[in-house]
Amino acid sequence: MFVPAIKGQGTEEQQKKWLPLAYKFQIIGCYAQTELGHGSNVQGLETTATFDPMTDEFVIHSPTLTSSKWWPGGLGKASTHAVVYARLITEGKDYGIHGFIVQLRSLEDHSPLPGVTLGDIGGKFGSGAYNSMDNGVLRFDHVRIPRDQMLMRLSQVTREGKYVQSDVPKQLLYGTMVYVRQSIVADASKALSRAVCIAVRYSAIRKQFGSQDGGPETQVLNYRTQQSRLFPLLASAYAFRFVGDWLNWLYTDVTQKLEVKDYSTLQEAHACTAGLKAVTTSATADAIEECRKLCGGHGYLNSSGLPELFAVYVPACTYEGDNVVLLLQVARILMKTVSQLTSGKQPVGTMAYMGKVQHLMQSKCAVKTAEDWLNPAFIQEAFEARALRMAVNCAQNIGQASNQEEGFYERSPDLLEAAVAHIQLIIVTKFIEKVHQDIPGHGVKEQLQNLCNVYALYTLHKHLGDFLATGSLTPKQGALANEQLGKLYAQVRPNAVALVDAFNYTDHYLGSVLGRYDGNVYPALYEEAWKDPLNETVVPEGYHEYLRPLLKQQLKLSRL
Ligand SMILES: CCCCCCCCCCCCCCC/C=C/C(=O)SCCNC(=O)CCNC(=O)[C@H](O)C(C)(C)COP(=O)(O)OP(=O)(O)OC[C@H]1O[C@@H](n2cnc3c(N)ncnc32)[C@H](O)[C@@H]1OP(=O)(O)O
Ligand SMILES: Cc1cc2nc3c(=O)[nH]c(=O)nc-3n(C[C@H](O)[C@H](O)[C@H](O)COP(=O)(O)OP(=O)(O)OC[C@H]3O[C@@H](n4cnc5c(N)ncnc54)[C@H](O)[C@@H]3O)c2cc1C
Repeated sequence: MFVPAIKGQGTEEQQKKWLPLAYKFQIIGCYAQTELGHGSNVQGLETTATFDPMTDEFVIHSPTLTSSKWWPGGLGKASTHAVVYARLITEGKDYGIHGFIVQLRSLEDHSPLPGVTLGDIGGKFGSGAYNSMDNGVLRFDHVRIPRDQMLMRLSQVTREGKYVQSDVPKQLLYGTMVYVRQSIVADASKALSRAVCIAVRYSAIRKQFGSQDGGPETQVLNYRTQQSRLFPLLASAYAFRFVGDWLNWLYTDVTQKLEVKDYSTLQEAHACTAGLKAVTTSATADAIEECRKLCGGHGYLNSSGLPELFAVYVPACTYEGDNVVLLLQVARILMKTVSQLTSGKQPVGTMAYMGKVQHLMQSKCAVKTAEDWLNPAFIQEAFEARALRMAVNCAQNIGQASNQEEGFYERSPDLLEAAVAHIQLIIVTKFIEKVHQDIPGHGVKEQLQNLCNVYALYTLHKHLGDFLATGSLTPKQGALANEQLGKLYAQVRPNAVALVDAFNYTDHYLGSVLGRYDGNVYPALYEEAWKDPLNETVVPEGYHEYLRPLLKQQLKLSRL
């Protein structure tokens, strides 16, 4: 994040100076924004950067305990430099949060520079690999940096100390976070596909109950409950991959537009990166835990690969923006869009469907049979109607409040659900668009169409309350969707293993005895057990000190 921050907020000159050093690992940088007292509320950060015209320097200082930088990855032990976000103060005025390049450690002996106190913040969730990341704490005691180490692409301070705001939206300060959020969506698909690959392969080899007259027991993958829990996760892995590809395109397109000072899609980029990051990471974190449960007791072994994957993955719901905070950002944009509908301003991009407000507010879903739910047009319209009606309902309720802001906070739980509905519509839309493309490979398109319908109808079934409450569906149509879902699971079943093999993960990368490509699980589980250090001695340490005296004492007592 150190590099994209300099690329996005540094001048050409600053990029020329600092990026080669970072690329060649002549310096190691981190992104020091979050503080002990503030993470979500960036504008509440307390670290100060006060311009001293006498020396043409900024004085970086941590005025309070809560202003200590806290969490930045790489900060504790590895980084020599940081992009530090601090309140810019010049001529006695506070101009809010800006980025500054600050050296933290000597390039000679890695010792902290004068005025810099830093270290690691301690162990994190479980024994997961994230403990290999030195998330750190950092305090400044009046550390001086040259004025040219303020990142000056978006705004400047002159030699005399005058603050100059460039003619660019101040939200570009948040550009690094937008960049990482879009990459996190692709990572959600990777993490989810790893978990699903393990769970599908293991479910194919695990047999439990169901043997007739001594025959083989039933593969758990054949149980409808296993399929109804597992196949939506398989479909989600593909859904998040395709929407992540599209989001990367959107981000690239917005970045190119920014180069020519076209800021027209900045809001769309913010809403989509924030919303998709929130929805895909929440779903993926829950799904990895579900995959553990789908593997029964063996899923709880570290050798299954699932506990580690879960421990490393779950902070994705928090870092790069707490998911609720990000969804409320989406909700704000939805409310703004709804308020503009009466002005005749046509919504664009992923909000364009809201322009069909007249139709969508009164449309009646035309589904009459379970098979009708295989028609993408019916799915698309149902999801559009649900999302729009939830947004309009929120706007109407907020409108009844005496104060817009008060109304927004009062209705924020409903707004959260409306934001999720909007983002799920985007995911469904992009999946439908993907399967409409020419897709190489015999039968591949049909399989992806099945998964697209599984993702859409499962999401509809899970959120049926929204569809019924908004009148977007009737209970009968909801029941038909569920009926079709069951038929789809039967179609996915024969290809389930092939659909996870398609992720093409090596056994090494998967790191799971349950997810081995050869399915040879039991010998692998048994062999793995003996690697446990506890098994280095047949008689456990502590027997003579603790167990033996206890056993002997009990034996004596029993003879009395
Ligand atoms: C084992 C396998 C698993 C693999 C998984 C792991 C893979 C790893 C890869 C990924 C790397 C992950 C590494 C983790 C590193 C983590 C780093 C961090 O966490 S960095 C810190 C992140 N912090 C945040 O995200 C803070 C969140 N808070 C905010 O962004 C802001 O405070 C806020 C947006 C919530 C509020 O900002 P504020 O200035 O108060 O603005 P307003 O809400 O008043 O909005 C004003 C206006 O601005 C618009 N806006 C806001 N943000 C943006 C933006 N980013 N872009 C464009 N526009 C923005 C907003 O819509 C408003 O617009 P308006 O028109 O005025 O209504
Ligand atoms: C593993 C990890 C790595 C990280 N790496 C970095 C890094 O490299 N650099 C960096 O700068 N930071 C980093 N962070 C910090 C991270 O960005 C913040 O923790 C994150 O942005 C959440 O902010 P917070 O901790 O202040 O949460 P809070 O906002 O305090 O969240 C607490 C609760 O308050 C709720 N809440 C907050 N505001 C509102 C609101 N307006 N309305 C409703 N509910 C609200 C939240 O939903 C949540 O339930 C990292 C964090 C983690 C866990």
